[in-house]
Amino acid sequence: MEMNLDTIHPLQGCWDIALSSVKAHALDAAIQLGIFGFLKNPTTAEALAEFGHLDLANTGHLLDMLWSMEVLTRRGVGRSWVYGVDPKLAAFLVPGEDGYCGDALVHRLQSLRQFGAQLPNLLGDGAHVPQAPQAAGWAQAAEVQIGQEQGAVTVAAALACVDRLQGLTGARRFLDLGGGPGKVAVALADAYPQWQGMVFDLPETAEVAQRIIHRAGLEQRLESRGGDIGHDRIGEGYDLVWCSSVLHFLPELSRVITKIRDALVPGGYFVSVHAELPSGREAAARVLPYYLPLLMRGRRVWPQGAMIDLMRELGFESITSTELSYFPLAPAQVVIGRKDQS
Ligand SMILES: C[S@@+](CC[C@H](N)C(=O)[O-])C[C@H]1O[C@@H](n2cnc3c(N)ncnc32)[C@H](O)[C@@H]1O
Repeated sequence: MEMNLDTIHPLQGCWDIALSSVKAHALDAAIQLGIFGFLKNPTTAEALAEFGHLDLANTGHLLDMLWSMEVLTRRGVGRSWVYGVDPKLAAFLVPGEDGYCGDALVHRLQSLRQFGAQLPNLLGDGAHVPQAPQAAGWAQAAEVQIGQEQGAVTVAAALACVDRLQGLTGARRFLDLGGGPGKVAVALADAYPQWQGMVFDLPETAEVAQRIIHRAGLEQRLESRGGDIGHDRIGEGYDLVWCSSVLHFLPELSRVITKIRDALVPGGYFVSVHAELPSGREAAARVLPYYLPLLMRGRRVWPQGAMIDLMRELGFESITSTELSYFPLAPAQVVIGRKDQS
């Protein structure tokens, strides 16, 4: 092989992958040590080390690492570096800010690490048989990480998607199916003052949503119902069913989508936001790191286009499918269909 000094070794990609775990640990440590809260007002490694009783030299090294990762800013003041939280991330990383997502990030970092430890086992005897929904786990997730990610990401994405739907003026009824803590439903009710809605989720999670609806003062227009999408009634007469990141967890997709269709009024919209497995490598590289853990634990992620085919088969019309980059962790697909008018 001909080599110049800037030739990149074929193994560099693999080394980069190995090194990215150091970045993950640095981010995890920074959140758990409360570093972003302290750096809300930019300051030096010395001040942070003194405040947190940390080793000064290693605090400096960690801050430089976070700066190199574009999580912190760094500027020279006299003979010292002053570090601050990168302005585009401050709303999400500084505790107390509206979009704070630190606990969700720590949860993501830890659960991905846990998956890594389980991966060899999942290829052998531990290969997963789909489980019944773990209700307590979902309720806990709704309280913290799903709630934070809805506030920081999903709500804005949902409002942008719903804004594209034609003809939903006036009094309308919507269902947020598998809505978790219900912040999407709350945002829709705020944005469309004539709409009434329901959050449907497993009973313990529906209680979390009920508390959030109560806190938002929207009990007159929003309700929360507990049940299992697979077995229980989800109501009827909806102009819109919004369902994001839920279908992966349900068996018998065709039965669930039939149920959704039957719950819609003629011409009503079904919006599903879910991941699809792209056929191209570049797109797969963005989707698979997040969805491999789900796939290997027996959840479902469909090949690109499969949801459109199924919705068409089940009588939906005017179906569109658009990639949504603004979504937690990895791009999702927004597939929209209308129940036929007859
Ligand atoms: C990944 S979360 C998505 C939450 C929300 N839709 C969002 O996008 O932020 C999946 C949700 O589906 C709910 N879920 C899973 N299986 C369910 C079932 N069989 N019946 C009702 N809800 C279910 C979970 O409780 C959880 O709130």
